Amino acid sequence: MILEGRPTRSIRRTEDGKGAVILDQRKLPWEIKWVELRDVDAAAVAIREMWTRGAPMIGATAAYGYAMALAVDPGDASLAAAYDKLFETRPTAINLRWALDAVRAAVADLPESERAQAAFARADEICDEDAELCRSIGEHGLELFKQLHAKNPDRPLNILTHCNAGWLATVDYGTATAPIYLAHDAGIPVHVWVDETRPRNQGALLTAFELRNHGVPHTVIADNAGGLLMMKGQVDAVVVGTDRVTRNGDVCNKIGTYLKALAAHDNDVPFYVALPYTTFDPNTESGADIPIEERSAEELTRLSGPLANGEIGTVRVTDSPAANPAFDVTPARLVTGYITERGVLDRI
Ligand SMILES: CSC[C@@H](O)[C@@H](O)C(=O)COP(=O)(O)O
Repeated sequence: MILEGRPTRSIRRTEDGKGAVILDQRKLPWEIKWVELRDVDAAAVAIREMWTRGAPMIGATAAYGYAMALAVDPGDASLAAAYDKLFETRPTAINLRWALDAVRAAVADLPESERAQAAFARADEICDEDAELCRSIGEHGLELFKQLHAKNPDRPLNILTHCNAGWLATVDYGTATAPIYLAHDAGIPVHVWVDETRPRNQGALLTAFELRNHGVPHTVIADNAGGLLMMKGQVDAVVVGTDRVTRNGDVCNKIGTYLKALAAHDNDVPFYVALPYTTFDPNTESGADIPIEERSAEELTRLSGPLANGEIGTVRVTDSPAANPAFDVTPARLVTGYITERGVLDRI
């Protein structure tokens, strides 16, 4: 995807092949800063403190972190300890477990001397596959967008999205954004309503940044504006990403997604969830069983951005106690379809 100085993907190996390079998303869009992760602790910090985020990127970063741990100590104890260290970083996105399981399975039966190299190779594969999965999601979503646009061919196709499920959150293309990018590139006039996504503003900061870079027309809206826009017929479809979809089709995603699904349902606006198979959790029956991350109240009580002196800092919004559940669950009954690498599915 397009970003000056971005060498094609959101994560890659360092020049010497022993570490990984990611964008520090905490600084975006004010500062574009690539950082090198050189050991498992750095990878764990980057995931836990949200230097990087988004379900597939969490998985990809963890896979490289796991390989870095095995490069230092390839023994069985290290294999178990590094898994736990990375697994404990963030609880909700299932891609984390998927990626760690994939790397562990690739190396567990190998002699210790071969483990690190095999782990790096598996992490590379995970990244290649993620980019390919997202491209396929984009292609299937493109066909869907063509059908949606044909219903109102005289105006742009208006898509509403929540949080950031773009190329920053994946290795490339994004999940929810892949159909948007492919449609824009195919000449379909797409306009995106970008939920700001309080409290951390991933929509206003990250999704808007991506769309600007790609030249996709978009408008940032307050999270509470979507219902009115849907009621006025100004939204053709809602498309979101997800951190985990359970066996019954429930969708866990950034807090506020459920309210969008309710508003979409009430206004006959189709509500789509874009995901690769790595975000499907067949071992969890329903959304009620997903651990929901409770994030720091400071995300809510402080806003961050450039201050008058040009430095990136925070300002207070309230001094009252605040609660900050980071994700919610949209019941499967509110989902019109799942845009996957296998096609657009009515049920998962
Ligand atoms: C393809 S990314 C899908 C989700 O991970 C994304 O929409 C989301 O909810 C991320 O939440 P975040 O708190 O920024 O990690």
